[in-house]
Amino acid sequence: MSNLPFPDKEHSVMLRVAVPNKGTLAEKAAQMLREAGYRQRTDPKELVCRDESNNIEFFYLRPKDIATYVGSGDLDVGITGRDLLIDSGAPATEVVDLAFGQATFRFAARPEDVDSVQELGGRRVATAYPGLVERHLTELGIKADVIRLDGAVENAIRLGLADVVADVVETGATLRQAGLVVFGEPLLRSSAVLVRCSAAPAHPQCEQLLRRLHGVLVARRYVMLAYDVPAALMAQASSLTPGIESPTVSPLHREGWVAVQAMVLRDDVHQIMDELYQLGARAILVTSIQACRL
Ligand SMILES: Nc1ncnc2c1ncn2[C@@H]1O[C@H](COP(=O)(O)OP(=O)(O)OP(=O)(O)O)[C@@H](O)[C@H]1O
Ligand SMILES: O=P(O)(O)OC[C@H]1O[C@H](OP(=O)(O)OP(=O)(O)O)[C@H](O)[C@@H]1O
Ligand SMILES: [Mg+2]
Repeated sequence: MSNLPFPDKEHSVMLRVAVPNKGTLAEKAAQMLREAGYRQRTDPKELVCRDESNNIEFFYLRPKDIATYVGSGDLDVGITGRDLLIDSGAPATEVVDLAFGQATFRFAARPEDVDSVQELGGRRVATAYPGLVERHLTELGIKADVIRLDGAVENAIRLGLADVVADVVETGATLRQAGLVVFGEPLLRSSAVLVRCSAAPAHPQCEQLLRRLHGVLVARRYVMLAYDVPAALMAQASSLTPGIESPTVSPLHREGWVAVQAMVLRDDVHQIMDELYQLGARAILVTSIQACRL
């Protein structure tokens, strides 16, 4: 909070957002904010970036610290990993999954040594996420010795410091190189999330940020499909491309035909185009959505 004896008017209205300054989430978070129409820093050494025209201010912080700043109410919202949010134990709440930075959080060990969660009791577990791991072990009723490290935790087994690691796994390449194998269910499926303070009321500007981020998420997941189809086949075409609300159907100069526009999931678009063509649709075109408000 401000140390001034009375609230600084500008700061009381400007939305203050925490953004990862480095690491896996940093560039993708900045990219998403750019796509949402916000100004982002141009120099990676900048710690703050003010976007006056959008009444918003971005603070570049270590992703591990972001939930702490947001939970304390010193910043209004922030982008961090779900695993980091839980690890922090800060009173911050996930508002929306931002659909990047996906990873699982898993136990791993030498398979001949430990290969099930039941064998964790009394073992030494190295991790850079002790809060998350201790909470998980408590839930399972397992007493293990959690060793807090800052990174490269896979080496802890090779060097004899630990029997088990609990870490972020994306491709699994790091574990493979260390001769370690995951066991048990993932402790967590993580991804980048927007967080806000659990206790403080939402900042009035927050709604605009959320709407814009939601617009980016939709624009990334969907494409716009346009095609011409005989009007008599419209019911079948519509069931292939129901759109989000309903497809837009316009008359065509060619008698008995209509032009259709509908949003479809990017991942499904080629299958849908094949099926539309089979049905008799022609001039089937796909375009990207750059931004949207639904
Ligand atoms: N391949 C990955 N390696 C590490 N973290 C990842 C990966 N993929 C996604 N993440 C997520 O990124 C966040 C960790 O970011 P953080 O910047 O703290 O570590 P980092 O990307 O490993 O960077 P560094 O270790 O250099 O500080 C977590 O939420 C984690 O789930
Ligand atoms: O499953 P993978 O695709 O191999 O990715 C996961 C690995 O990447 C990260 O390490 P990083 O390189 O960030 O080093 P760190 O352990 O020092 O953070 C993470 O801590 C894992 O070790
Ligand atoms: Mg790392």
